[in-house]
Amino acid sequence: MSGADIREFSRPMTGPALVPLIDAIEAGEKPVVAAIEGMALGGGLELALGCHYRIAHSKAQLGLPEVTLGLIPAAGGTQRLPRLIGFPAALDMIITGRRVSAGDALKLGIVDQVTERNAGEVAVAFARSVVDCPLVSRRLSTWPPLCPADLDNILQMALARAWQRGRGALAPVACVQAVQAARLPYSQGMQQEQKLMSMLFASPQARALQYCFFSQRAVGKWSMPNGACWDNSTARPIRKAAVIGLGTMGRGIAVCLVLAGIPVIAMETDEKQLEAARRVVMALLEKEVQKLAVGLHLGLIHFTLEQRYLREVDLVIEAVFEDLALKKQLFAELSSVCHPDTLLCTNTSQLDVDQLATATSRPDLVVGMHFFAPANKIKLLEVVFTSRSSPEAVATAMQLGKWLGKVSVAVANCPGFVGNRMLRPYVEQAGFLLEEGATPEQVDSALEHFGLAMGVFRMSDLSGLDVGWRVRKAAGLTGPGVPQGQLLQTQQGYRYSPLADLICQKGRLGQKTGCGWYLYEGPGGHMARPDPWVHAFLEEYRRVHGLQPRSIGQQEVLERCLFALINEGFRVLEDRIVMDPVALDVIYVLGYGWPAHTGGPMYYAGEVGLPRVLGRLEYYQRVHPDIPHLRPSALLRQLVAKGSPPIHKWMWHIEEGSSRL
Ligand SMILES: CC/C=C\CC(=O)SCCNC(=O)CCNC(=O)[C@H](O)C(C)(C)COP(=O)(O)OP(=O)(O)OC[C@H]1O[C@@H](n2cnc3c(N)ncnc32)[C@H](O)[C@@H]1OP(=O)(O)O
Repeated sequence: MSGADIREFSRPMTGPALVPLIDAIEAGEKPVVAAIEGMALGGGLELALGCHYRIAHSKAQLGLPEVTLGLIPAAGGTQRLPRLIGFPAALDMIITGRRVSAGDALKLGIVDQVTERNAGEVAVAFARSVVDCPLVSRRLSTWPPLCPADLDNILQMALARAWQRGRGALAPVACVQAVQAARLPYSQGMQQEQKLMSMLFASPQARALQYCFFSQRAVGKWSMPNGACWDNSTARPIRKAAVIGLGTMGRGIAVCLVLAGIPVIAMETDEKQLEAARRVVMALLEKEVQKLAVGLHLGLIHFTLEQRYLREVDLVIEAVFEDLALKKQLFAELSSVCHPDTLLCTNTSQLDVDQLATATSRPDLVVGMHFFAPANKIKLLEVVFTSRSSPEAVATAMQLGKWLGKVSVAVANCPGFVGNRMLRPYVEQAGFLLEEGATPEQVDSALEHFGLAMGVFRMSDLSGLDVGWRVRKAAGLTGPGVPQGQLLQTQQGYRYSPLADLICQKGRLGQKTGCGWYLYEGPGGHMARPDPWVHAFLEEYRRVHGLQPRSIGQQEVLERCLFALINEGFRVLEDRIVMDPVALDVIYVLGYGWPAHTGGPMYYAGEVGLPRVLGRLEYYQRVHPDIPHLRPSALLRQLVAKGSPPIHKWMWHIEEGSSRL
């Protein structure tokens, strides 16, 4: 039982109340044995905890995932589980919402027996064997709480962790508070559980998280502007794949494929790089084997320098250096080396997939598979289709993403695809705010206080300032041959901030060099500290350009950065790069650390109010007429004019024929 029907949460609950039902089962004189076959999640597990015994099939999974929906377990789970398995293990399961295997549930004491047979039949036999046993010791609500001596410390640490990791989410904190009440008599603890659930149930955060739950499933029902979609396109089987280019991304992708049980040809052109990759990939796989306690056939991966092994693969993912000429040359070679039906995929994060398709004799079999670093951890996959990508190729890449445990989002090819395209105005505004008087830590603090996993400057230092620098050079925005503006920098007629370029020219590339926008303990360091050199550099830059610094508040930082990103999201919809705004929210929550408890950028815009987003963009555009990204998009204006329809109706208001595809 996967728990309550989440769709019911947006309307009055029907059916018998769960709590008295579970209490009645527990109080009954007849032994009740729970048989857990597949999933016992949320209310499903709480129901099982009210039973006197629990039998689970070896493949069953158990958990209390309510926190992922902005809720807490509210059918006694926060009171019975700590009594059964102790506070530390109960806190971990309830705060994280993670599922445990039947084997782990047995070790924890959640279930009494695990079977390879039909759990129902075993449960019946078990019930017969205990029919004369007293039940008094099997009623968890009557158990005294197992309070360890350091329970106060355990709870304080759990609360601190919930605040810190939750980044503003209420539910994790409420989970700790509910479990904390398990040290009280059961009836009092239940009152606290119900009080906390009442506070959360109708909260905006719970609605936003439940929106995220359904959005991440909705994107699996993908469609393309030409009418191809998930239920009229057939994916091909992938019996063997290849990864070409075994840098950080290639290694992560290879690990994903092996963990999914797909044989992999891992190819490099450089012997040393190949050996280094072999060591890293095998170490990562060994670690996964231990963590997942799964049998993994490490022989699934074959490392090689030879292209001849590519003849037998169904799909290639290239992850070579981010250079268009190099990738085009490789795609041309693959056209002749690989079987004519082999799909050719690119992991590029920025480059034009159409140009790569043109370099091959099979443009219909070329799609982007944009993984996010670290590829074996981040759940998001952007599947980028060109105007010539066949529906079968898109369906195959989307299906492969699902097999790899990713949430795949189908997006049309355009500069930056979706995530990085929306990121550009966000990063641009942050640079302008530095010119106008802010420091990197002031901007990052505002963004992280909002709930983003990492502020824009800490994120740039982590990924390396040279990544963006290379992109700007390729776009002709900077570089030795590009004339620099005298006053406020302008490029291609619009305001342009050269600050990041100047920082790079000083060799300050971020964590990898020990300094960037912040100072670190050394090259490769992670502890970002405000850098007096950066402050002096900004002061000198403003003086040279005659910029009068001003105090910039958190609200302006958020509006300038987030609304510019949201505005670009509306332009992505206008261009029909995706066919549903939920795709943008899924991309940002899963791939860019956007706080899930706000739903994602587009959902958040609806919560803030589209008229307010429009009004603030109009204000900032009046103040900064030389920044096109602040000009409100036509769709945003259209939606406000139509009375701000709900997000699932936005695409109805896009002018027909406005698609760029
Ligand atoms: C007063 C509150 C009382 C009790 C509290 C609760 O019980 S809260 C709910 C707790 N349960 C969950 O959070 C489980 C949510 N579901 C999942 O984690 C996964 O669906 C699951 C069960 C692990 C299965 O995963 P799988 O990848 O196999 O399927 P998928 O997630 O794609 O789901 C398939 C379709 O089922 C829909 N769905 C799944 N669970 C629920 C649910 N609890 N309520 C409503 N709908 C659910 C899901 O949306 C998919 O629908 P589709 O139309 O096919 O996209």
